Amino acid sequence: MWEFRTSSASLKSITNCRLLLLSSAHCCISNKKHRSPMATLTASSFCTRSLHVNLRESIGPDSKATLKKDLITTHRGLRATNKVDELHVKAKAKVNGRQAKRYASESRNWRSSGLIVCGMNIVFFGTEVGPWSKTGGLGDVLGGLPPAMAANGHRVMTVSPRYDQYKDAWDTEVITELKVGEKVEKVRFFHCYKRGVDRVFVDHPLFLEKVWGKTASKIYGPIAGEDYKDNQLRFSLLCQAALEAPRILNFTNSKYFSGPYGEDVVFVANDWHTGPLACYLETNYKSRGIYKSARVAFCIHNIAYQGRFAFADFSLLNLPDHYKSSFDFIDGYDKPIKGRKINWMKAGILESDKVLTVSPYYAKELVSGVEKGVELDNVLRKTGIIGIVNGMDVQEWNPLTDKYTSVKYDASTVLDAKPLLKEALQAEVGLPVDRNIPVVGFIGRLEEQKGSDILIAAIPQFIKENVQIIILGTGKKPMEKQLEQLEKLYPTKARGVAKFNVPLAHMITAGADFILVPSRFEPCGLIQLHAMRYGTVPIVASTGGLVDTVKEGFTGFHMGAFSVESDAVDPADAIAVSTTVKRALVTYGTSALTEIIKNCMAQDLSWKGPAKKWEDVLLSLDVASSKPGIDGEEIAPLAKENVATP
Ligand SMILES: Nc1ncnc2c1ncn2[C@@H]1O[C@H](COP(=O)(O)OP(=O)(O)O[C@H]2O[C@H](CO)[C@@H](O)[C@H](O)[C@H]2O)[C@@H](O)[C@H]1O
Ligand SMILES: OC[C@H]1O[C@H](O[C@H]2[C@H](O)[C@@H](O)[C@@H](O[C@H]3[C@H](O)[C@@H](O)[C@@H](O)O[C@@H]3CO)O[C@@H]2CO)[C@H](O)[C@@H](O)[C@@H]1O
Repeated sequence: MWEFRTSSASLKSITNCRLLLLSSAHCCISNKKHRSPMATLTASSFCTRSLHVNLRESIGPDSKATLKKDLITTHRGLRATNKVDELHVKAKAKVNGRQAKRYASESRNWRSSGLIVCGMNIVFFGTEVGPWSKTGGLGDVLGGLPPAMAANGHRVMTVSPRYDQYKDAWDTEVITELKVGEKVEKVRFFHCYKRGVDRVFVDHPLFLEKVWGKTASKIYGPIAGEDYKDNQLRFSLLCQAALEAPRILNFTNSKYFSGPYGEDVVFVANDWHTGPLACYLETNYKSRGIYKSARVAFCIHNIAYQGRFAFADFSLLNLPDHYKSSFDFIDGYDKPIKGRKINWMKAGILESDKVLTVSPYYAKELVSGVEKGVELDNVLRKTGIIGIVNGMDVQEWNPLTDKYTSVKYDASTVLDAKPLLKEALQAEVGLPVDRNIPVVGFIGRLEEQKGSDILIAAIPQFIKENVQIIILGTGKKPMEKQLEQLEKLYPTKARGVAKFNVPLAHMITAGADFILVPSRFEPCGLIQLHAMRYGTVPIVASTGGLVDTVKEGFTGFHMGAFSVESDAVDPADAIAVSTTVKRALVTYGTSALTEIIKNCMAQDLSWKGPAKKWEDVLLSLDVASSKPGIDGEEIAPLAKENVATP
């Protein structure tokens, strides 16, 4: 077993109590002369969350007036943490006897008010966190759900790689050493505080030197479909760094919380890259009495990517042999080779305390059989899985304030705005500008999952109608080529743009009349949520979250479920696309479509509802001192453009 290194010099300025906690943490903090404020450990930071709660649970009536005043200035009245923490810390610290007594008695007064406190310490982590890093929906979720949880009174951190020199994230100068493969790697943490969330970025050449980019860049491999050979080391490092962050990083930005998050934490691991976290938690911490009450929730955003590797690669993880059985997997598919492997997602499912996915219907599909469960259906049937439908970021995707569109609108002005936005879109992609032609859009990663090949096969069957189609996507090279052919085949009717282009994604979402989502499978899907908020009517395959979020004839059109066999397009699926597109086109300009547009825009598609459901699930894990949240609004909706590379 390897050890973290503790730098004793760096601990000089820390109180005794803090020192105890840190030495048990086996962490290493850089010994820089010019430490950033974030890395400066203060006395108040040693107060653990359980102490906060004990203190807050019973505050005396005599202090109620003061309390009330303070509460108004704190987070929607439910966060008296700082005051109580401060008193408690002062009482504990080495102050002179009289002062200590005063602080202790003041803190006792604060204890007995019967105030209900709220909140959990939640650490979301994963390979993409929008807008800093995003190749698709994973980035959207880790961008949008954490602020919604923070708005409800939870203390929330995300941990993701630092793929670029994000200009809004500062060096904490906190360094830790982690055993990755055969080497000990130094990892640094960068940080910013946005929309009530501590955004932590793990800095290591395995991320920055490889990727050097913000979104749609080389996060997983040099090109789409090809993985970096050292991905296991990269993500092993990420898992271990995520476990260190809550204990060694000291944050002071929030009005409501300060100090490290401590050990009473729930980790939310996302997708296969985070599968081993629960194993590291047990091996490196819990077995030593650290993180005793911490729990792990594992969320599946896409079961198609499982992290299957050669069985011998288990040794790269530096985990005890008894975990081999959780990773052990007989691969039924022959690509690239059949046989015994390790499977990171399988370990994540088995070793975490709770398994979730991003819609209830997908949860059912995952346990329905080997096809939809992609050979992990049996494992999921054992552990159980909860589906919570995703929300969407209603700040980034707001037709009333969208910075990428020329006309702003809401439900009352949509019918006037759409023709203008459509003309702008047609001009942008070089199609004939004519507001009377219905426009169908598609946005997505070009993988078999998304069914862009089914759409391409269907186009000849409906393109003679009064219609234009615009497809935006990146991914597999042959699929990108198919897109680029469209203009040659249908110069006045179709355009394909093989780029990752956020402004164009917004223009299509606003300017198109219909959005097509012909997915073979779709865990949740955000495209149809964005579209509905913009009054753009979705035409969707009847799978996964598309079933949960789009209602036939009320908020969109369903095409039925497609074959998940992706080697070739099933002709029946192409027919289903073309007949449903024609069915939708018939409604164009009618009051029936106006009604559907109205229904789409009337929905609350924000993260608010899903965040409450997430809260219930995370609370059920019983992490010490966890409490329910409140019904809050997002704290500080901040500009998002601050994340560009220099
Ligand atoms: N070329 C391009 N240019 C600009 N933007 C582009 C783009 N291609 C895609 N995007 C953006 O990427 C996101 C795609 O999100 P989705 O949820 O629809 O799919 P994805 O399969 O990536 O996510 C997976 O995870 C999410 C989150 O859980 C699930 O909703 C989903 O079903 C699952 O497959 C959208 O924000 C979209 O605008
Ligand atoms: O947010 C978009 C998706 O991002 C993640 O998917 C990535 C996946 O986890 C990576 O492993 C990789 O997938 C490649 C796969 O490893 C490789 O064997 C081959 O099949 O090609 C795949 C595509 O390049 O990249 C995926 C992103 O493209 C996340 O796991 C998903 O949930 C998100 O939908």
